[in-house]
Amino acid sequence: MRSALMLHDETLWNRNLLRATFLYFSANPNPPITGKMGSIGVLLVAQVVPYLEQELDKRYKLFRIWDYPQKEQLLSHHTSSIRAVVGASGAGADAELIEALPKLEIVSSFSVGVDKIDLEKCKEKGIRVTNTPDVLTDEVADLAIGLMLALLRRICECDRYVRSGKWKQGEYKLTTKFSGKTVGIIGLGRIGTAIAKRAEGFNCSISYYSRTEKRDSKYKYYPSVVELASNCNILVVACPLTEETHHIVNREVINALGPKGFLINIGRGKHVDEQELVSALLEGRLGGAGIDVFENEPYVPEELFGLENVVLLPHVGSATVETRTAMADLVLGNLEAHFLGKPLLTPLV
Ligand SMILES: O=CC(=O)O
Repeated sequence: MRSALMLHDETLWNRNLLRATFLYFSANPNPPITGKMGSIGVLLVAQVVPYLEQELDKRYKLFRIWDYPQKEQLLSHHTSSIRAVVGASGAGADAELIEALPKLEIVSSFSVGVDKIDLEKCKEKGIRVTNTPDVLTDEVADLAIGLMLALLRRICECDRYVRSGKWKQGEYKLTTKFSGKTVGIIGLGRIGTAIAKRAEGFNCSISYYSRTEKRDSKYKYYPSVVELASNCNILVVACPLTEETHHIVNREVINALGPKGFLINIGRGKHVDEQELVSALLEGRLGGAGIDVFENEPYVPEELFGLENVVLLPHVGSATVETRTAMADLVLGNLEAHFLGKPLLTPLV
């Protein structure tokens, strides 16, 4: 028979265990999955924030694609254990990779854009796809407004003017007012709408183009991008990249925007015909451009470097500590939900 003292000790021990578990889970809202999950192979195909890489490494059997310069080496040894691919805006899962991974169940992207994932192939093979919507909407919309202000008010150029000592030789030239301008948005989804709301705060009038008119939107709809460009001061690209939207900003659109018009691209480089953009800027057929994304990142047409009327950013739309951490948690949450047989947090396919 167990003594009362033993029972007391046991209760105390259980209580301490409970307390320790509670403290551990409060400190680690996303604790690593151990045991069975740890044997699941996850292939990381893009550079992500260190936090995400470390967590993936703790929870799963992580393969980093750059550790296998010979792809065959990775594929011939590990295809049977890889059940998930984690990508980002620059690299995802094309048909070739999907075909090479017979046990692939899920592609989870550390990005909202999924243009580097063969969605059709995933659908066909029953592979789930997740991305990171919503958590980055504010960040990207903030940056779009930042680009508009920087471009029209020449903030970066003014900064260079001060640093180079040119101010001592005279005032900087006058710039262009942003408040009250007409902003035309290509794609009135989550990010497009967030940009519109912010621009309204600057008394801008908003118009948009999308495949179909949004009946519940108060903004003016144009059924073609050329019409939108002809009727706005600032044209913003905020739609997903698909075959249909590839080079949606072409020579005709740029000419419609004209020498007093400004282009802002926070979508994808391939939305804009970059050669046409460069020629238009060099020839003075476009007023200016604020660009966060390029056709062949990280390579940027060098002709742009000498121009005053461009603001060039290195694809940083969602790049803050807060937002990238939230995106990482979504990737981890989606993988965990999938492997525990629970509903995905942000399912796309
Ligand atoms: O470009 C960034 C993203 O798609 O999240």
